[in-house]
Amino acid sequence: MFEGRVERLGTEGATSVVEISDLTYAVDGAEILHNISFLADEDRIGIVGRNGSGKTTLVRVLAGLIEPTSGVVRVCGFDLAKDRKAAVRTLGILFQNPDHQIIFPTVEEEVGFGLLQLGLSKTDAAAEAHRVLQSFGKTHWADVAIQQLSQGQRQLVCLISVLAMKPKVIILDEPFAGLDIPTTRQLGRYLDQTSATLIHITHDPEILRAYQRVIWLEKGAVEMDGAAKAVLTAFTNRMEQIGASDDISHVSG
Ligand SMILES: Nc1ncnc2c1ncn2[C@@H]1O[C@H](COP(=O)(O)OP(=O)(O)OP(=O)(O)O)[C@@H](O)[C@H]1O
Repeated sequence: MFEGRVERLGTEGATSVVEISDLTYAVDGAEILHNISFLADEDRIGIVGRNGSGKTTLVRVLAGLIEPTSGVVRVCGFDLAKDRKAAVRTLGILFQNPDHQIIFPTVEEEVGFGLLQLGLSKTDAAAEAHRVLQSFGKTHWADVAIQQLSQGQRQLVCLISVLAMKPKVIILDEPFAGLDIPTTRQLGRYLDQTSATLIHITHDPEILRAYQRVIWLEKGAVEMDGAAKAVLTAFTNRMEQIGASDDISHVSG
């Protein structure tokens, strides 16, 4: 259904899809991410970690939505915080809450918006949005008011809008949280078909079982990084151990 194979060339020849070197990120002097470094070329990369471990902050830096305090961050060779044109062409994001992402009142306008950002004319964007909806069997959604759709359907509109732009990399920040099992499976099937690199934050290790690599963040640093099976087993064991204690009752300040 989707073309757009990852073209692993940035501005300076062959490079990794993700390059992070000595990344730190601080807010008001408080360091949230500490000295993170890794290269990634796998097509399916998971990110796990406890609440507050820095997962969303890391992918926001990766997407160029916030600038690192120090270090180098590149996606397909581009510094997306500095090169917003490259960001639009290179990377798509799917957040947990579709309502934080959707801007337009109807489905076709929403799908067409990203295509306009890519430089298509109004007419071409509308025609391409229609074609993409057709490829998903959703032409009957074209003029539907997004408010009428369920959360799962709105999340599918966001996914279709991202896939329509044929990004090389898609960041998924808990997009399945709060969705029922059939909706999760359907969205998962669409994602399985894309040739884009997926970088997927989730609290559900099951979703990442078939991934090639998982990075476990703990308190803003990489705790473990490797094959999904090994990392997810160690992560789940640690989470079970912590869950058997009462560490969420502590209140600081
Ligand atoms: N702009 C900010 N100002 C202050 N603190 C921040 C800011 N952004 C993130 N933090 C803090 O950084 C830490 C990491 O937050 P982040 O949202 O990245 O974690 P997370 O792993 O995605 O958490 P969750 O699983 O709960 O979504 C948290 O303690 C959070 O409160």
